[in-house]
Amino acid sequence: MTVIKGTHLGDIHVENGAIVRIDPDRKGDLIALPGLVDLHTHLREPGREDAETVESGSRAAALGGYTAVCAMANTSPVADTAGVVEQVWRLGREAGLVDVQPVGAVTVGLAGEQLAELGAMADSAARVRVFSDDGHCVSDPRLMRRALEYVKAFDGVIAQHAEEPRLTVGAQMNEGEVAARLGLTGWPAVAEEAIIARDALMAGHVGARLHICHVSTAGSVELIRWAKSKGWRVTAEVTPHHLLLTEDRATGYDPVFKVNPPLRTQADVDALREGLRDGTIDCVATDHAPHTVEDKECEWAYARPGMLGLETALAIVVTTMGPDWDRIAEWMSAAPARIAGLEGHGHALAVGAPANIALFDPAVSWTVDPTALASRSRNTPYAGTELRGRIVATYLRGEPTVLNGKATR
Ligand SMILES: NC(=O)N[C@@H](CC(=O)O)C(=O)O
Ligand SMILES: [Zn+2]
Repeated sequence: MTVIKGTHLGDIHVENGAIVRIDPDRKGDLIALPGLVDLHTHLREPGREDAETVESGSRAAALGGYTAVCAMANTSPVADTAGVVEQVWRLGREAGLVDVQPVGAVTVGLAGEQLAELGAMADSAARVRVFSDDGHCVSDPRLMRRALEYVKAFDGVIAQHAEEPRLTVGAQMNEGEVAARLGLTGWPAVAEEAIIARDALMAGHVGARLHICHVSTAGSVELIRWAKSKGWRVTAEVTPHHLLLTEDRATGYDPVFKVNPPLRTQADVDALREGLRDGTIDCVATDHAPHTVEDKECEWAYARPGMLGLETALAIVVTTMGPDWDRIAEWMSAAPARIAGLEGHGHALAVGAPANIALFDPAVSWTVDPTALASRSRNTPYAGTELRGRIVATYLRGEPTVLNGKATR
């Protein structure tokens, strides 16, 4: 029997991996949330273990309050077979810090030419339900339609990185005035919005589930609102960085702010927050994208896009959306667990629920030191920034993975 003390719900009693009693007479100042679930994590193993491994990424996740992460398929080799997804799943079990749920690639080698064996990945030990070519868009509409039809049979979902590639050739940042001033090729909002409109129509036509990765523009929010009003099965995520940062960060040419889709304008940020608030956007996902110093700390044009997210996500969401704990539990745990079909995650903290718990101290301030993060990479956009609120403990099925702000393994 473990007793988790000092939470805003009261003392939480845990036995055999489940909550057996909550004592509401003993309330404290720590916020107890259901273990967070990330729909969009890049763990880089196999292939780029110099940037992140399943173990280092799992540790970063646990320190961020996560108990489950969906590991994206753009590894090397690509996670496009039952063999690779089972390997990632096994590595996650061995690390034992969070449940690692592999995402399967939609197309062989992410090449966008031929469907991968989605059924074999679904039937594998990894039980894949989310498929994505993330990093690349499934841009061929015929292939996208067939993928939607295929996963409908086992209630899978296609998570689309919405980017019409013919509109983003050579793109370096958001298309607009700032890009023009900096002399960088623009990534127009329409490249994202055109794919969302097309795929929403197709998901409606097929009757299958579509999920939109890292929504970044006001127009995308409008399109998703429209798709939902039609009753189509479309869900969407927004990243913490798109809820906070704008394209102005690019003016110093610091590649830590280079990301796909790019940081946009304040009007986009406002629309994304509003979309999350009114339920158009279902959840927050980190798009944790570790890159080595060699790949990131170079000239803007050569730097890989992507930024770290797992260890700072909750603090950024509290800062941008306010301390609305029930809604944060929905956006960062219940909704992503539902979308990914993850059993045992996303449950409200109540008697009988699995003891997947994140304990957050909203009062403590800390300064982000990239070299002190658990991630193997250091490409956080918040280096030197003071954040308010930090995870003090995380429990996976009753076992602590983080205690006193430190990983237990
Ligand atoms: N977001 C990024 O800028 N990069 C991601 C790929 C992706 O999520 O598109 C990566 O794998 O590095
Ligand atoms: Zn992506």
